[in-house]
Amino acid sequence: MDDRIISSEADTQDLSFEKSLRPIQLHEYIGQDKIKDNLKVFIEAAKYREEALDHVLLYGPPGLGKTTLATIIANEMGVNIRTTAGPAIERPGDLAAILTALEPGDVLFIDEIHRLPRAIEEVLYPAMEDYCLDIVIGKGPSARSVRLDLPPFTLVGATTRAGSVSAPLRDRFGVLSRLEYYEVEQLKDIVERTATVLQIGIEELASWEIARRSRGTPRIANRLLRRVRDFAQVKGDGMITKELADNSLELLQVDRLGLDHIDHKLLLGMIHKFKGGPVGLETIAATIGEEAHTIEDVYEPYLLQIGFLQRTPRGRSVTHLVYDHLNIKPE
Ligand SMILES: Nc1ncnc2c1ncn2[C@@H]1O[C@H](COP(=O)(O)OP(=O)(O)OP(=O)(O)O)[C@@H](O)[C@H]1O
Ligand SMILES: [Mg+2]
Repeated sequence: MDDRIISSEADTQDLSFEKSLRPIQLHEYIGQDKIKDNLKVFIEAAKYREEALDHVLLYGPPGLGKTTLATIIANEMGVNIRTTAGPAIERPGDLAAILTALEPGDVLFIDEIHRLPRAIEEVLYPAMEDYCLDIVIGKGPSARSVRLDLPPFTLVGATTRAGSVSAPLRDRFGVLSRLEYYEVEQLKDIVERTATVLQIGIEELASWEIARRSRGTPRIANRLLRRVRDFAQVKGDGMITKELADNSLELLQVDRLGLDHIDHKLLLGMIHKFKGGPVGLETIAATIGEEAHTIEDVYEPYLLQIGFLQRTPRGRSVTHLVYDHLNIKPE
């Protein structure tokens, strides 16, 4: 599933590109206006008071710009960012080493924060609340607890699964921001910005076409642009025209709405085998040979977002939009 061109998860090629494509400042970050407006105020106020910014939790599907926003926050605050991830912190000592190395005001970015071990979370609570660490030194009867002061810092946490972040941890964030899927118009701006950064020539209509097929996700928009550029360089003169974009996206098997063969298989399976549903997730999974959680985390969110699937207590159903899109008559 990871080699799907429309997967919203990053592959290794994306990661090397994404670094060079990341906007540095808030005004370069396209869309998510509500989040940006709020952050602007909080950042300005924190700077005015010469304090660390309140802790920020960013949540939303993969590829919508959480990591990017974390680095922008640090840039706008004029501080360093230290990056780690939930599964990488195994022992309280790992976290203590990171926290004690921070400079006042720094941003500590913990990606996949829902995967922090519980014991680590508990060390994090006093660190977030009072900028201090309680650590136990020694073992058995001679063990004693020592309190270490920390510099004021900002924790920026990111997660694709807000529901899996424990309530006590969630409550300790002052700012909770949910990233939304992007509008086609914003994705078009992102495609054009990336084309400028990578010095790719592209017609405006071609940018729209890529944007429409990007599933609301900047990462996918950037990836489609790169693949289409390959076609432009090999089959054309390097310029991405509307026609070239259409043809290459067709060859890449990404349809007008960004659906690929797996989406089609899933939707057609539901229509032909279950009259469009409702049908349970496990049953759908067995029918198309995928894991239920993969469908739930990877395939389904966008199909729900565009109104192709509906979740009911008795399972998933396809909507009339699917019949129109696939040109099938409802039975
Ligand atoms: N608002 C935006 N404006 C311009 N480019 C963006 C925006 N959001 C994301 N991007 C681009 O999309 C790519 C993916 O963004 P990013 O890595 O921040 O996503 P993410 O939410 O952290 O994903 P994951 O959940 O997989 O970690 C980056 O190359 C980034 O430059
Ligand atoms: Mg990220």
